[in-house]
Amino acid sequence: LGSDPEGSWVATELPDYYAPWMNVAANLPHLIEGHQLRREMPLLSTQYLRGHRQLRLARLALGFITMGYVWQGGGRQTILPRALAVPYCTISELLDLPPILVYADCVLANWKKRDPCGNKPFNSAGNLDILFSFPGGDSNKGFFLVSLLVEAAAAAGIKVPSPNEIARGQALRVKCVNPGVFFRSLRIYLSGWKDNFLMPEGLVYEGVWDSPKQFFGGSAAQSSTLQCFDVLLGIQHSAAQGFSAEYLGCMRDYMPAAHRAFIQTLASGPSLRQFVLATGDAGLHAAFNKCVSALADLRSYHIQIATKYITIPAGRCRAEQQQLGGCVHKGTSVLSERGTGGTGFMRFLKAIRDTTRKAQLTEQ
Ligand SMILES: N#Cc1ccc(NC(=O)NCc2cnc3scc(C#CC4CC4)n23)cc1
Repeated sequence: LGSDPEGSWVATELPDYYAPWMNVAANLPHLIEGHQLRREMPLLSTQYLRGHRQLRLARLALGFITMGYVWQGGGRQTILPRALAVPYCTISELLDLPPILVYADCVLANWKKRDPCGNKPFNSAGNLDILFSFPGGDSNKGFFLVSLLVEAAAAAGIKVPSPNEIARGQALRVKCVNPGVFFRSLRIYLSGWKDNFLMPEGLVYEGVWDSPKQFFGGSAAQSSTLQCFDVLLGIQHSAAQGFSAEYLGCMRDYMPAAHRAFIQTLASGPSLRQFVLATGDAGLHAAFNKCVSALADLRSYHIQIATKYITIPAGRCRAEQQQLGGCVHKGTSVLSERGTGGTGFMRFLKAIRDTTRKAQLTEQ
């Protein structure tokens, strides 16, 4: 278990019985690039998994293997073999999460401290590493760890940060993620099989369900932290173009059950917004608007990132393929189906940012 002063946050090991899962997940880039990720895998029982953390780690390993198996080599497998499907769906049901890789897997559970016994803070530069990767080298580490460090910094906003935590937040080192690698590799492996023209029926989970099932791919909209802030500040996203408000609501089913319940509790509790308005206190009013403004800035930054990592590489990809006279290869991921050059995904991000901006309390 990843040991740390606050107790072990994540499991980093499973009982040896699960070595077949852990070995395949740990060697995924090599197995995919060597076309060696095959159906053969022993059907293991989930009965030897102990506790929430081991269930999350097992789900993380099976999630990476599932995405790697489905999207290996640029193609797609539409049937998930029972040796993966049965344990993956069993564990997913126990955790009340869908049987597809989600943000809470590849960001929140996919890390370990390089120096587990030391007292270096959680996010001290260079002390973190990821557990599993897709093809794409260090861009995996940059992408997943930057997202994790954003979560760690934002978490301080949900509980009263100590001065030390604020100081630590500055240690957030932005790691390099290659836009081309992100667009051509990482993004593909995070793709889902709902609203995806490459898998119009969805995925058959062999030995679990008779018919194929559809699930959304990974997205930052699955970050419970971000949705917490929206709810806390009373920011309600209407049916934004390209995505519906239901998409954001649906993403709560892709969050850990405890996070989902916390957001629901915030949403059904007294309105902070109404409280601040009722006090008529100028200082509170200004502080509330400062929070709304910071969230809008984060949304704007996300748009800049999506432009750099999806819109621009997608434009280059289209130009290259048109030069080659080939058909334009549309992205396969939820990120790309709506994130390819001003399409629904960008409109969605802009609508979300604009709704956030409008949530400022107007002058009294
Ligand atoms: N499953 C899953 C899962 C889904 C999303 C995330 N995180 C995330 O999008 N963070 C933003 C980010 C931080 N650094 C970098 S480089 C490229 C990006 C990007 C992007 C999208 C296109 C907007 N980013 C993590 C896991």
